[in-house]
Amino acid sequence: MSRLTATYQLYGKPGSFEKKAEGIALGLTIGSWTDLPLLEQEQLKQHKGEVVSVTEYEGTPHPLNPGLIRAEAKISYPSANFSPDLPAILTTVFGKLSLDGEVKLLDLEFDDELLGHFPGPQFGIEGVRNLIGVQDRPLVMSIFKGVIGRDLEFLKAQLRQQALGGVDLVKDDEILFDNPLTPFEQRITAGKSVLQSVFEETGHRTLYAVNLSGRTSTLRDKAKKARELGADALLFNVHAYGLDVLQELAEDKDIRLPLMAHPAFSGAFTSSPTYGLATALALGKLTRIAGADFSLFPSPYGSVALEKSQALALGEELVKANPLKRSFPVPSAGIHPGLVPQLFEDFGTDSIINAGGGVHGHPDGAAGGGKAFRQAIDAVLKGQSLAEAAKHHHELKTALDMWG
Ligand SMILES: CSCCC(=O)C(=O)COP(=O)(O)O
Ligand SMILES: [Mg+2]
Repeated sequence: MSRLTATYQLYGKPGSFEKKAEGIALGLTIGSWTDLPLLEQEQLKQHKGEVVSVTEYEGTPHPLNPGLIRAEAKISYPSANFSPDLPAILTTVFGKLSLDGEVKLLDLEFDDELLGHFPGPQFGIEGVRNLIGVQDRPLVMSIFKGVIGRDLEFLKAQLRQQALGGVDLVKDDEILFDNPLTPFEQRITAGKSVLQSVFEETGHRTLYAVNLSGRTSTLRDKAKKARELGADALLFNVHAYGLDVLQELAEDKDIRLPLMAHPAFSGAFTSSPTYGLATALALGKLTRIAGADFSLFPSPYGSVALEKSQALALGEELVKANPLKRSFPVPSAGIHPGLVPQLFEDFGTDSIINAGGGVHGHPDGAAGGGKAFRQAIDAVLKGQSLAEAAKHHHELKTALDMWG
């Protein structure tokens, strides 16, 4: 019988956790157990949650209450208790429980039968690489910046500069929504013509991820229209909408565009050390299961930093072997060319180096910023230090002088 296993972080007094875990396992499934007549116990057995393990960690005091220690409890739930969709699953394993004191959901282990109900990425790392035609290095993405209140001409000029720098992808900033100055459909058509003209001039192809925004009921039609107009990819603020909305987009055969999950809003339910979901689960495993081809997350070194072990665990969830395609890890925020060797070391070749300020803030403009990133990547691939490469590349030297 298919089961789903949840791992919870709990705080409490040593020796108190078995009872607490048993209460969760029963409370989230059949309720009381021993009070039931034997016949009913037999009938309901297949729906009962089971405590798989409880591990206490001595020497891990609660951040504010040193009398309490940390423990992890694994509880398995029969898949027969829920329909195979994320709203039902999350409500089962962490519905009311998420409101019931300091409990954090660290992980969910899906067996292959349950995983088979989810689409995962439709393109994945290999599919996106094939669209871009780059196989052997991290991709480079830049972000439109300062475009709110600006018109289409401003956007086109900024896109052109970014593409001239040799970046592989440009994405909308997540705070740019459909608006009269730069409407969604016109961003797509204008973006296409700019990128085509840069391709004709330079032979370099850049893809543009446009922000799919608006009311949930409009998203499917907007996404289909985007495809008809020749959009390359869709940026999506998945955690503001909910993972099931991403899944709907990924499963729609008439949309079939790479989906880029932005982490906006996720800090509201991942950042606390004692409440919410682990970042690796929310932005890693579940975002991949629901169908993101790319997942953006705060890098461990930038301006909105995520603790390093969490960022690495998140990256691993996106690429580890399972029946689903792999999603691109996109560690982001405060990224500049001097961080490229560290990004390589931490996230490997199958990742995306993504920067806004680190591209546009370059003294030679966005084109110079993009070039500096590409030069830094080439240096790492050649086994050269950035300082050595900067002797031969003016844009990289300028970036290192500026950001270190
Ligand atoms: C917090 S990860 C999202 C990255 C992002 O959307 C962004 O705008 C980063 O911009 P930056 O100038 O910090 O590269
Ligand atoms: Mg942004």
